[in-house]
Amino acid sequence: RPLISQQREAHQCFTGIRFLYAHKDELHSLSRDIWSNPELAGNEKHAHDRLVRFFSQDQTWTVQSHYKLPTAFKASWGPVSGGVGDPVLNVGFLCEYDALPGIGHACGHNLIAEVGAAAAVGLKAALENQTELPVPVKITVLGTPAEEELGGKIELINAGAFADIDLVFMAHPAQQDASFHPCIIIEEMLVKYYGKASHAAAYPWEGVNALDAAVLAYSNISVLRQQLKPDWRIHGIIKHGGEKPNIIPAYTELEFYLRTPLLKDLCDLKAKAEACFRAAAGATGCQVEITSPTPTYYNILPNATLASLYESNGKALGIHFPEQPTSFCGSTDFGNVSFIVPGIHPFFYICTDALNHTEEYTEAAGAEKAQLYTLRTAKALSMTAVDVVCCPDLLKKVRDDFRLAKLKQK
Ligand SMILES: NCCCC[C@H](NC(=O)CCCN)C(=O)O
Repeated sequence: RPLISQQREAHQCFTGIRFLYAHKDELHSLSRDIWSNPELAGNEKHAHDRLVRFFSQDQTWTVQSHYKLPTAFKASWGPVSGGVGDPVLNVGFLCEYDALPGIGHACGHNLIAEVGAAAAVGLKAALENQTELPVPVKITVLGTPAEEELGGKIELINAGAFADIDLVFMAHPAQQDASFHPCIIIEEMLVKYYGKASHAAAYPWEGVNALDAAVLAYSNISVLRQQLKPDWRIHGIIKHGGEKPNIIPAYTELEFYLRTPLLKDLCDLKAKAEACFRAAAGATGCQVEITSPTPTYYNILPNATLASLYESNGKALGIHFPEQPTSFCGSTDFGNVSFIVPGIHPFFYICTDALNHTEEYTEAAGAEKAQLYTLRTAKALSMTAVDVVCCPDLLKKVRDDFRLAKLKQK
């Protein structure tokens, strides 16, 4: 790129970073408030209202509360600059804010909300007053509820919320920084066994024991696990196991998560798991019902250009990226977004060795010391967005990577 445009970008990045530094307390209070009021998937009323207030206080944002879903929102700014009639480049940032049952913000989604909001206001600070951007730029923040359950982003995709977004950014707390780490496909299976109640001491021979079916199913899956590929996962719980020891359980319910890196492997795993569940029904004489109550979350598609820009910007801010990240990964509904819009979902360290989905991680996600890392991540995302909006060649490369990554999946 010509030196003059590099200097201009550096200046814009600096303006965005200075803005975030000046607003760090307000941004921390945003995530701390969400952390102090943990809400389960689909019920994030407090977080929704808090984020809507955050954007509404600056009247240059157009804010839509309850956007397409009861606890989703949309905040948009712009377009600015570019030529009259040029197609607008709409840069999206995503905020998640749901918590886990019993352990609060043990996955740090309060920090995802902060990163998304901070990166968006940082980019706005960098772009406002710009008159010479190569294309008109708009910023859209989507509040995407229910990542831990239900798949809020998938519902938003189906409702058309991503239709006009060109690029999408978010980041997730983890044990290490990584510009990309594969998140795998997940499908949920709900298994219900129907038996027949009876007095467990007086007439056990009259009963059909649905708990026995659940226990056999759990054991069948544990045996199956020995023969699965190393990167496949299947794990579950017994959600309902009966009412009282002296009543032969007439109904039990299990919930299992099935995960594989590739869609075709998921079909194999589903068939094997289903055989385990049906065998348990056959052995006990129960009826079985198997459903997939939520949509499948896809793997995340990589975007090499965005990842490399994010790493250069992150390194300039002091982020260390291990050569071979071994960090946590699970599954995310961002995977489905990555198939329709080019984007990145880096992971970031939050100054703890604790693991996600533990009480220790909940503690860390609310701590002051996570802030340096959270805001640094937001700055790296803003800078990456500045790079792409200022340089049409980079935008083209990002789009080419997106198309290539999709082709490789076929
Ligand atoms: N319907 C179940 C979805 C579980 C999603 C959950 N997500 C996370 O932990 C965030 C990980 C980000 N990659 C999971 O168990 O993977």
